[in-house]
Amino acid sequence: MEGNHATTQSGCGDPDRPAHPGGFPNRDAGKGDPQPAGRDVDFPVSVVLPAGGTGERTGLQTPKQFCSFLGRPLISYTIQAFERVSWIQSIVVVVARENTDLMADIVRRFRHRKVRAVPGGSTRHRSIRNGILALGEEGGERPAAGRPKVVLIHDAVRPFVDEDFLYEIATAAKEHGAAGAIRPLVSTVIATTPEGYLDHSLERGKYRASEMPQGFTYDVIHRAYQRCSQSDFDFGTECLHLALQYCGTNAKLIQGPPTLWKVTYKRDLAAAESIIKDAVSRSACFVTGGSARAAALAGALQEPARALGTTNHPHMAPCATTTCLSVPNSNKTGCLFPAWVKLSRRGGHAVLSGGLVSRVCEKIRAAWREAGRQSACFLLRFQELDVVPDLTGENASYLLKEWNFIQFSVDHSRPAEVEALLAALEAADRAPLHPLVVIWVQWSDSDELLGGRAAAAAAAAVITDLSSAAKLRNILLYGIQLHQSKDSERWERSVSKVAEIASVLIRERSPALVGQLLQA
Ligand SMILES: Nc1ccn([C@@H]2O[C@H](COP(=O)(O)OP(=O)(O)OP(=O)(O)O)[C@@H](O)[C@H]2O)c(=O)n1
Ligand SMILES: O=P(O)(O)OC[C@@H](O)[C@@H](O)[C@@H](O)CO
Repeated sequence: MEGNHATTQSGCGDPDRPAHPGGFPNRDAGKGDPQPAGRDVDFPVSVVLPAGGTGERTGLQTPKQFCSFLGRPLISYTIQAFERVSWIQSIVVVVARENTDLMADIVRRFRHRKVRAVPGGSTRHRSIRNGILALGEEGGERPAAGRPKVVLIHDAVRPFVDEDFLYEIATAAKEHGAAGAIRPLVSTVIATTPEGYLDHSLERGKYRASEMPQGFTYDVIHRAYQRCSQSDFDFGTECLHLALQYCGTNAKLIQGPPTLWKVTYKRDLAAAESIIKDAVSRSACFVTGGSARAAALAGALQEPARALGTTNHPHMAPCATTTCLSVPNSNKTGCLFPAWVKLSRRGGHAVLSGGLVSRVCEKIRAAWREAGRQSACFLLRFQELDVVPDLTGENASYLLKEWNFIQFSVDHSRPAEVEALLAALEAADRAPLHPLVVIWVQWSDSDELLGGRAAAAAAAAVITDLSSAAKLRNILLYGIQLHQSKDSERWERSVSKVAEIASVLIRERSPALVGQLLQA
């Protein structure tokens, strides 16, 4: 997590280009969310994101909404969570005047659309009021025409909000005039005497914590802010109360998921960073270059992944998602294994020839589902490792949805394959939204480094040059050298090391290791 300062990022592509909602990334990032079936929102909905605070409780100089994770400010994740929702028509972000330029830079760098910034106020209620008034002016000469039917209000420092819950709040607000998210209380609420003693405690079961998002019909929330008092503006913390107090509107309360929590203290920033890092570490695309050796490595990687998965690595776990398959020498495990796949057994593992791997995975994925997931096979998600021979044809879709790539090369002196991958990723133009990871696995078939020190120096120079250029485009290039040892135990250890190194590089995205050639 870094403090965010207004910087412009050159080479971030055409700012008018439709932004890939990189948002709170997942494997499908890069595609606008089509309105899910059965979710019919036939009324205009707009959003107000209060972001005008200073974040004093974090103890940091940078207001928490502008603290960055993986090079992207927290507020950008929240905006993306709303931009991905097709039935939301506009977003007003309310920021302190001194942060207006910073917010404009964030909108540009991360290609936010639907969003505009308005000045905040001295308190949260004043900031929200400014946002509501701004929505009322969207219609220009015909203000009423531009007004939304429903306004969602959501703290900009609550980035983990999903469309399903937004839909519940928006539709409940339209029906009832107001709706709000609630969560069970974790601590008991007590009242104190002026002398600091216990006066009384509330029966915790009868109370709930009021969270965000909240929703209101435009008329209700607009009227509430017209009628509320200066004391409300100065000390109030609850919009639902204003709707009840000044409009007689009883908000519908809906229990939300535990992900609605607000970033308040410094520890919350660390928690948010960990969740965001997890989200970009869940998957990787292993590009074999059509090499059978690479397919063998991909297939062999699932053993160490199994080990990592059982040690509860946050982003590796056994799962039903078919990715790689290990068929030990004798098929004792009664593996669910389609008879049509021709296997050649070598080195204790079934080796699937290069081009077959992805088709095999698809078939096994289908068979796995049909069999109701009953199998002795251990089908592991090596971060949902997808194994493809190249990134052409239908495999090119990975360029628009994957954040991590492992390029296998047999001859490290010829960087053409990894250069082609870097060029394709640059053309896909998603890196400004999230740092992409490319791990170049250089395979050599000798226990001794091929060609000795001179070759080692040459290999190091190649990756240093490539990684420097890639870093300018927010692509983090790392290298792993893998020696195919004839000693099977040594080979097993090397493969385990590749799995471990790749997992750490993908999860941590450390700038310090960019351009390094690590030895597996
Ligand atoms: N004058 C203010 C104060 C707060 N907020 C926003 O309201 C949300 C929730 O408020 P809070 O968590 O209290 O944020 P801060 O006021 O920044 O935090 P602190 O009280 O620690 O200073 C935040 O997104 C914050 O930016 C705002 O828009 N205008
Ligand atoms: O008091 P804070 O500014 O930290 O929080 C503001 C809101 O998030 C908080 O009042 C919720 O309970 C919603 O009403």
